[in-house]
Amino acid sequence: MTNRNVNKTIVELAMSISNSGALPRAAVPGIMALLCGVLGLPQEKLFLKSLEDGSGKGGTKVNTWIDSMRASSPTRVKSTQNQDPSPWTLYHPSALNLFDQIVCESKGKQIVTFLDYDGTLSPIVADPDKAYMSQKMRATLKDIARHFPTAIVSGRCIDKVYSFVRLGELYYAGSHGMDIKGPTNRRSTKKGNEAVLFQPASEFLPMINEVYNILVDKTKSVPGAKVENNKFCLSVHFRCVDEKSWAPLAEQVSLVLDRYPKLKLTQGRKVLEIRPTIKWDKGKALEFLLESLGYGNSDNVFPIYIGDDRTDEDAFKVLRKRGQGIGILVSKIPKETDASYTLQDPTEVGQFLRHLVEWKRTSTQYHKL
Ligand SMILES: O=P(O)(O)OC[C@H]1O[C@H](O[C@H]2O[C@H](CO)[C@@H](O)[C@H](O)[C@H]2O)[C@H](O)[C@@H](O)[C@@H]1O
Repeated sequence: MTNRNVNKTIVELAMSISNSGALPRAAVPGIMALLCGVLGLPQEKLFLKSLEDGSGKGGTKVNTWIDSMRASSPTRVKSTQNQDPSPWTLYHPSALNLFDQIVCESKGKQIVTFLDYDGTLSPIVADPDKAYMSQKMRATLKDIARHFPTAIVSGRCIDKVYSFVRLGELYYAGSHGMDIKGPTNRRSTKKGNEAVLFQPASEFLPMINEVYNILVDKTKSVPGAKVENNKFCLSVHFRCVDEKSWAPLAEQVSLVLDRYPKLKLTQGRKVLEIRPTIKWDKGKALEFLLESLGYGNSDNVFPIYIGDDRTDEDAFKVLRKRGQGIGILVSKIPKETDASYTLQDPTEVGQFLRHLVEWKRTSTQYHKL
């Protein structure tokens, strides 16, 4: 029997334990992780994914999106909070609990921090225009940027994410990395476009605007639906739409996209994202920024990437492949991920970043003595 087949049996076993009512469905990934651990097997991501988003059940593309959006709904998140910690956390331990181990790994290397915005630096809220970051988080970011090169990597357009963060000393990779700018408050940099580093999808701008107008028109009859223009990509928000209307809304978006083969759909937290089919994502943006900072081929760098979304997985994968630094997933629930560590929510992200600042201050003082 191959590992894959054994893994399949494990999934079925875990599902039947759950279906028997002995354990809740939320415990299934935990049971799988436990069985894999006992048998000394790697956890097969494919099956974790199939449990999480329903893609293993042979449903249509639209059904898969809808199932996945349901799985990440806040009510389900709450219902798993009071249960015992699952063995999932053994594979993806808390970055706060293992802080000493992380900084020890980084010893002698330049830490570079990459931070997603929504769900990482600011809590998820119903209105995307009101996803404000706390003053405490802003102060923390200011401190972090004083000690380490720091980039915000977001699905939002740069202008929007900048309006929330308001720190000129950071790098910004907006539109899922398709719009990269350097710090604007360097003495050598004048105001405006001088700081633009890379825009690999600029030729798609007219098409994105065209599709934005069509989607705004097609979705205006769906109460709660919102289309956000993120410059090189678009977001169609489902969060405030009645669940009964999710399928027709997703179908509508899919129909529009059928006419634009150069655009593709990806999925975030209660959002469908439309972007160019070019091979560029947050992982490529991370590599581009490391290169720009002079760490393209360096062994002396320790990137730390923190994010909560599926789109952040591209960056986690890059770090795994490079064998450098660490990925930290922000999540309260078990998810398929290439990140090594976890933090529960933006509050814990803030704590982790403040620990980093404190550790850096203390170790610098120690070296001065
Ligand atoms: O890469 P990110 O910075 O995480 O951006 C991803 C999307 O984030 C925003 O949507 C999400 O947050 C909203 C505010 O909390 C929430 O209402 C929405 O349901 C989430 O999906 C943003 O509005 C999108 O444009 C980004 O693509």
